[in-house]
Amino acid sequence: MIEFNNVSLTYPNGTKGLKDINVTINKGEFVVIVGLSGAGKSTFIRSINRMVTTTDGELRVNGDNILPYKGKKLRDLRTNVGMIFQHYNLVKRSSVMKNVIAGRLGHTGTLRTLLQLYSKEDLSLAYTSLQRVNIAEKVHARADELSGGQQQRVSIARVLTQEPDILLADEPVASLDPPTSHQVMSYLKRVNQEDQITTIVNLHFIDMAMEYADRIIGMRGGEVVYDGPASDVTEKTFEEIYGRTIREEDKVGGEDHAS
Ligand SMILES: Nc1ncnc2c1ncn2[C@@H]1O[C@H](COP(=O)(O)OP(=O)(O)OP(=O)(O)O)[C@@H](O)[C@H]1O
Repeated sequence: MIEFNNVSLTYPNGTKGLKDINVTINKGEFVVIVGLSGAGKSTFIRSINRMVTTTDGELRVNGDNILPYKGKKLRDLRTNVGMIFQHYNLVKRSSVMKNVIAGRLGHTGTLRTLLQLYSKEDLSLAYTSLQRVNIAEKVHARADELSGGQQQRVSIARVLTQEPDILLADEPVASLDPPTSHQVMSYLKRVNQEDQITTIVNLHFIDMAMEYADRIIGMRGGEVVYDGPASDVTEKTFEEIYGRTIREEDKVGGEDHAS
């Protein structure tokens, strides 16, 4: 469970990234965060694994206030909270297997990691994770030989190998074409349902948000301006979240635009 209690974040230059957020996200939910550029979506997501540190209020992950975390506690948090990025963040010159087994870093001792002494169980988990996103045949390929969609699937396999409770995805499909975006979102949704991993995704496109989310949180100017089931959301809701009328380019994630 993730609990934001009166959470705010002011960046060192005075910009308010988050303003008095009160949100609880329960285990196993699939939440999509929407809002225009600069609304605070990345700041919200990145506060949960302390890539940014909130400046007011209390932020609890599985009951524990994470704001004072340092050292081992912080490393354990980041093992428990996996992250997927827009640009995949793979080590490009390394093999797919090396990238995916890196998901075990938080579980394996430093010396074993340095010597690359992974257990049979870890290697098997990495391979099974690749199979789950249907890319095991690329296990020996170099990461930079893969397409964007394939690289994002490898990054999902890396997170699965990490065995987290929570998965954060910051614009995971922003660099992909619509059909590939749907494929990546479908894998995220399947993993969420099969493993009950709480999943929080930032998305730009309305159609995509409505298709995959259980719950939509709308942000504007660092505030949560909408929070409800995806089934209740209409185009009008998006207009309220965005504070303007919907444009064609806000919707381009849909199948209609696949060709
Ligand atoms: N490191 C930083 N220092 C100062 N201001 C920042 C920093 N990072 C983000 N901001 C500001 O905080 C606000 C929220 O940014 P954030 O990146 O969370 O928005 P976003 O909704 O994810 O937008 P985008 O989709 O463009 O990334 C914006 O005004 C942004 O300019």
